[in-house]
Amino acid sequence: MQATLPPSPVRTSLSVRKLNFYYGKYHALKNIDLDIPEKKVTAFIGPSGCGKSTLLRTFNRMYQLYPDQRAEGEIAFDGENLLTSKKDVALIRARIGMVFQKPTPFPMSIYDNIAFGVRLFENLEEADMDERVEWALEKAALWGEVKGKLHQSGAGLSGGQQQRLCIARGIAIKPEVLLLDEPCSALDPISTGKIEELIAELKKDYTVVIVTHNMQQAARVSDYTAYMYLGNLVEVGETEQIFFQPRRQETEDYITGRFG
Ligand SMILES: Nc1ncnc2c1ncn2[C@@H]1O[C@H](COP(=O)(O)OP(=O)(O)OP(=O)(O)O)[C@@H](O)[C@H]1O
Repeated sequence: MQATLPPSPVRTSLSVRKLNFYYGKYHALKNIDLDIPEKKVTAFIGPSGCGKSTLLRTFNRMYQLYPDQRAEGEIAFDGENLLTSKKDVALIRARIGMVFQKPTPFPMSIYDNIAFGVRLFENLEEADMDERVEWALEKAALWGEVKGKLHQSGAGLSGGQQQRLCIARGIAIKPEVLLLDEPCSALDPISTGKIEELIAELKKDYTVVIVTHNMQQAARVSDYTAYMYLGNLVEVGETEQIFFQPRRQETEDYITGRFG
């Protein structure tokens, strides 16, 4: 008889406890408790305005740019509370990268779009930088399409290519977590398919958290799904369980389209 190893336990990358978030007086996230598993894809779903993007943006302290926005509670990452960490926020964002809804290439060449962020954190020789740029573009499934035009502007790429360039830029600095805020909403179905394939690849090396309006997309790409409503986390679990055997009536109503 062949011995089999027990399944490896899932490790937690980000551990959210009693998280509350305020836009001025508006209470946008209410007592959220959630573990984000390492090297898995976790999707946040829920109706418009339920707080998906707000929750995602707490993970790299994006809200800190706005004086009236405030988070309370704990987001444990690598042994410390991200919300109160005294570390330079740029260092946090280097470990927890983010890709936005609309592709946002920098106004520079494809090569420099990748190299720019790397230069902030590492002092690489030219050959090593070339290698890093190729590696990131390869990982983002874009190398084949751009290798002959690395010194042309990133703005000259198609929307789907620009989004993969932004993902390449994000992974070039070797983060541990990649936050994707509706990364496909501005893309056509073919580009969306490419990004979804890419997400499946990325989870081998990274923890991925994705906000999506598209439930089919959540079902296709994620291992875990969290359903949110009015700033509350209603239910979180393995994607298959959430879609086929939700425990809460509200989740079932949303998944089956009886709500909203
Ligand atoms: N800058 C802001 N100032 C005040 N309120 C805000 C701000 N941004 C978001 N909100 C409010 O916080 C709540 C959560 O918004 P959030 O963008 O996180 O929702 P969402 O689930 O991502 O929505 P969508 O799917 O439409 O993007 C909403 O009620 C929204 O109106």
